[in-house]
Amino acid sequence: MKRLMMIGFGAMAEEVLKLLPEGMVLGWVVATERSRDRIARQVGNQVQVITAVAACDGRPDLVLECAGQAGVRAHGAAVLQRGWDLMMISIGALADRQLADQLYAAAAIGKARLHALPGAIAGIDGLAAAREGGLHQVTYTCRKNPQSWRGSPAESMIDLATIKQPQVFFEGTARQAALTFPANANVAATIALASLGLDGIRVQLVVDPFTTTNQHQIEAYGRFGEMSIQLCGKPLDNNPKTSTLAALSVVRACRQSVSTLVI
Ligand SMILES: NC(=O)C1=CN([C@@H]2O[C@H](COP(=O)(O)OP(=O)(O)OC[C@H]3O[C@@H](n4cnc5c(N)ncnc54)[C@H](OP(=O)(O)O)[C@@H]3O)[C@@H](O)[C@H]2O)C=CC1
Ligand SMILES: O=C([O-])CC(=O)C(=O)O
Repeated sequence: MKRLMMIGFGAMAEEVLKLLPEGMVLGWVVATERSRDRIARQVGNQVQVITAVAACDGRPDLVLECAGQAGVRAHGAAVLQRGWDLMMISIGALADRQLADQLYAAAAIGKARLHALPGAIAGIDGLAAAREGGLHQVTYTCRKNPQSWRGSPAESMIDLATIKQPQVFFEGTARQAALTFPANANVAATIALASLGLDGIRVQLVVDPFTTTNQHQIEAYGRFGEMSIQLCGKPLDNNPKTSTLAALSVVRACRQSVSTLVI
């Protein structure tokens, strides 16, 4: 039986736990101090709930981060230094150059690897393959309803309460998007890292009062040809900022770790 460590235990982690594949159990949760007791009650006494990786009483087979950029900053290096691979969902954390350098240095010390999960978008496999032949241009547009932008800096850029028509409220690089919208622009960072880099793709963020889904659109051109991907993802019930597919991408990582055929 493989034992999983989860860093963070919010809406996404709860969804992942419901769908954990056979052959894997939750062994550890790395939580914030404020949520520790609540999570301990939720997951039961077979699971060790800790606030620092150093307190872990064993060796996890898989470490998954579902904690946001703050969780990556707090615990990422400690995981990698121990020689444990880290599966990351908060890819936007890598837009912070200092943090990225710290993680790569820790990975070098531990001879561990960082895995960027595709999250809420599809097509990362094709995009990363296309990069090998040379890409000319990649653009990404993210469109969500006003509710999904609440609690983000969008609130100070646009009046979410009165919006009547779709409106672009941010245009810039993936790095700028990920640093400004840490809970909403991980997909931008993932697409960038799989293609032309964090400063090499154009990102548009749109608020759309008519959409009920989190929409992600990639346009890519290169020696391979052209790619256009549109994904309309249903948000999680417990967090409208997060698409259900992002949680399912974490479940897929768990399945890949227990399956003979990795797909
Ligand atoms: N790649 C992708 O496609 C996507 C990535 N994401 C990323 O996934 C993250 C999780 O999403 P979701 O579950 O919906 O978010 P939630 O806000 O529901 O949950 C985040 C959890 O992480 C915990 N946390 C925060 N800081 C730390 C820390 N330092 N140590 C341990 N735990 C911590 C929070 O604890 P507390 O409640 O105590 O603060 C909370 O339990 C998002 O923040 C985002 O970065 C989201 C959507 C798509
Ligand atoms: O879940 C989504 O739709 C995407 C998201 O929040 C992100 O890119 O961080």
